[in-house]
Amino acid sequence: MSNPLQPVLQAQGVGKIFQEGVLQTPVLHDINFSLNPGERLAIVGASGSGKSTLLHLLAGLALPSVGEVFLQGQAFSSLSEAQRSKLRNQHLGFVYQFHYLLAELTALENVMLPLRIARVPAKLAQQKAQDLLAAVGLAGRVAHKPSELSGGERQRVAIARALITEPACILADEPTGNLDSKAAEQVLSLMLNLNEQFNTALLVVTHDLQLAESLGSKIELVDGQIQRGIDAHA
Ligand SMILES: Nc1ncnc2c1ncn2[C@@H]1O[C@H](COP(=O)(O)OP(=O)(O)OP(=O)(O)O)[C@@H](O)[C@H]1O
Repeated sequence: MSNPLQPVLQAQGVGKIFQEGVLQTPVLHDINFSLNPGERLAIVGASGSGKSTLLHLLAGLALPSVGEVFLQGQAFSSLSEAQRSKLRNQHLGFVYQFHYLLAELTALENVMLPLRIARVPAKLAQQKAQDLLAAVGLAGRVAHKPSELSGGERQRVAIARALITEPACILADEPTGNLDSKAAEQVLSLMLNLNEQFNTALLVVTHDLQLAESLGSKIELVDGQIQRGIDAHA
């Protein structure tokens, strides 16, 4: 659930310098943007431009060297690691290039898992998982294991799993990177539909400029800095 007056995710003056011994590697510099409830944003950039590092910071998996990341108005740096992880689990859903579904579980069980971990009663979790699998067009595949699904279907299960906790925002890292063009198109249009249906903000890191364009808003990272363009969000 989100407060309509507050950005879901906000980066303020974010910089990251990796330090190994005396060696300093500056990777991100003065990143500023915010993502409001239900908004969509692509982050594009060449290999090594800092996209994955930024995604880590936005998820609170690491802290910036300077600046601050806010999730639902809370500054990650003000929280303990356990509190950061609780905040992340509450408000963010993740979709990766590889689906990370558990091979021995059915589609339904995979989608239910985040709720079972959160100790939601099985019956309720099952109902929600069934509804979400129907919403991603897989009502007829609930009993299939990942090996019995196509690449596109597996990614749709992963999207359903990311949505089951009703996150305010989905962070997706090359969500169509492993798919052929037809499956990639289906997964993209599904994500756009779900973004509208559930008002879930959507932030996608990608190399794919066509995918980025279809999100309607993008920022480009060049050597760790936001390249300001006409549709820059910052
Ligand atoms: N732990 C680390 N220590 C030192 N340098 C790092 C570390 N992690 C990343 N880097 C450097 O930071 C830069 C940005 O890396 P990052 O993985 O964020 O790029 P990216 O845009 O996601 O690239 P790709 O598209 O290839 O995944 C790279 O030059 C990388 O070598």
